[in-house]
Amino acid sequence: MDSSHVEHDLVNVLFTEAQIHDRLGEMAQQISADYEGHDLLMVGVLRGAVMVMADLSRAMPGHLEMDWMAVTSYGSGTKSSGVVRILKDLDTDISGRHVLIVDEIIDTGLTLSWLVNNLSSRRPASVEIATLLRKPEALQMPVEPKYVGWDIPNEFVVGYGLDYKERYRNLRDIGTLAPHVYS
Ligand SMILES: O=P(O)(O)OC[C@H]1O[C@H](OP(=O)(O)OP(=O)(O)O)[C@H](O)[C@@H]1O
Ligand SMILES: Nc1nc2[nH]cnc2c(=O)[nH]1
Repeated sequence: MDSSHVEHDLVNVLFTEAQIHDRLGEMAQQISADYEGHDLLMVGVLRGAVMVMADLSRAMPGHLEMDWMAVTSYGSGTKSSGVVRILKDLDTDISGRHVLIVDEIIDTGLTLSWLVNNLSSRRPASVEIATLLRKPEALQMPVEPKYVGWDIPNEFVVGYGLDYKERYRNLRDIGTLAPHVYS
């Protein structure tokens, strides 16, 4: 592999492709058991959740539906701007539906606390959250995901959907970036 490959910018791998695959499989089993006998609508939060949605949903054996929302609380860098806006709303009427929000990371909790409030006002039967990663030390808003892959330290991570300036989403592993990337 030459140095233009994105893997070379990772200084520390937190989770490998295989670990992510296994953990999502466990989460899928738990979610499938919990929603057995119910129609499930999985709502992915663009753009970062694309990989999690693809792999989590395919690990689930039963029927489910997918829809997508795009919201923004970040600029192009690494800090939350504190304001959430809807860039793309759901195409589905969720009243009476069991909704599972699928995201790849809860950091300050701003995005998902806002989203849970927003979706709850549409009278769904239930709203829960599945997130691959959570940073407990960074949490500023009350968010209680029912399904969490891993808790991680308060560090900026990339890969598997997570970007830095729109790059690194295509990394198969999740890790932290080498300092030279930021300078
Ligand atoms: O808990 P918070 O501090 O609100 O951060 C979490 C949010 O940040 C990420 O999205 P991001 O805004 O980076 O957009 P993207 O999915 O398009 O990369 C992630 O998908 C969450 O939605
Ligand atoms: N790429 C990336 N996006 C985030 N959004 C909120 N936290 C993070 C993070 O640690 N990494």
